[in-house]
Amino acid sequence: MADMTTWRFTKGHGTENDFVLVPDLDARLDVDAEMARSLADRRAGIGADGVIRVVPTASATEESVRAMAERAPWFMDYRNADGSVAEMCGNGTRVFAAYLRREGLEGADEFEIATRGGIKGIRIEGEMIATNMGRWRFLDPDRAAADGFDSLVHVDGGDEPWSALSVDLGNPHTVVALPETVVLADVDLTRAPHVKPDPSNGTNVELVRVLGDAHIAMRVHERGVGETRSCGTGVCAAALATSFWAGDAEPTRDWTVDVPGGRLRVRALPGHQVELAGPAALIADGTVDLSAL
Ligand SMILES: N[C@@H](CCC[C@H](N)C(=O)O)C(=O)O
Repeated sequence: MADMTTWRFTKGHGTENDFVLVPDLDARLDVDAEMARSLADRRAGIGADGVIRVVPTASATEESVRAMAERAPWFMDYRNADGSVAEMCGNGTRVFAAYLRREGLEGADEFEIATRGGIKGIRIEGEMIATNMGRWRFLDPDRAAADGFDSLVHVDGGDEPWSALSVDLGNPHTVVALPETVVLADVDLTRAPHVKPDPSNGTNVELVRVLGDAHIAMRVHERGVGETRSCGTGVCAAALATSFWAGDAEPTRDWTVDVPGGRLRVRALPGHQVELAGPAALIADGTVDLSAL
């Protein structure tokens, strides 16, 4: 670390959901919305779907995060590419865990990390990194039970809105069961789909196609980013919604979810919790001149 303008960074991805990790082990850096936007910019910055500051949990500004410090010494301070703060990022947790291990900040195969969405358990399984994402819920369980759906999603160029189900994974998701007549690859996700009722804090939208037994394909439009090649919380939401529509409200087997950037595994855990597992890669290390952003 030369000075306050030259800063180390690492670039990583989980099934091509990519992140700039900014180590701030002494809690000296304020990665605000503007800095996150600049770092994530794919032309004038390093380029990423999200920015992750690696900081001691005890140094977090939010009291609710500092309260996790005893169990989870490292805090994943996450922002989307547009600078907005998100409660959780599933692939981010797995890439963050890979970084903590590589840097020797965590040594065991199992440890816990702090996120704005609470403490998350990490388990390293060879090449796979699994995150216990914690408890999940349908936003409107009564409507889910009655109709299977609670909202409508309309995409650019779409003839009619599609039925969808809202799932909370710490952050908000709206999962669409794609009609048989629609080709997943052909849907235009250039712009954010319109969701009704309008979610007050925005939402991530997942489009799902069933491929086989406990096997789906998914595309996602992420809140604060745009279409990405993977979204870990979205993959969990998609598997949970599809399992529910298939009559298995608490999934009893592993689900395989194919996204444009690869393949992830979703497993139900006791206590209405869900686990996400897949690869995570750290692909480059460098320094960035923060004053030039
Ligand atoms: N890519 C992430 C989700 C990141 C946050 C999301 N865009 C939001 O605003 O909720 C994942 O892997 O879960």
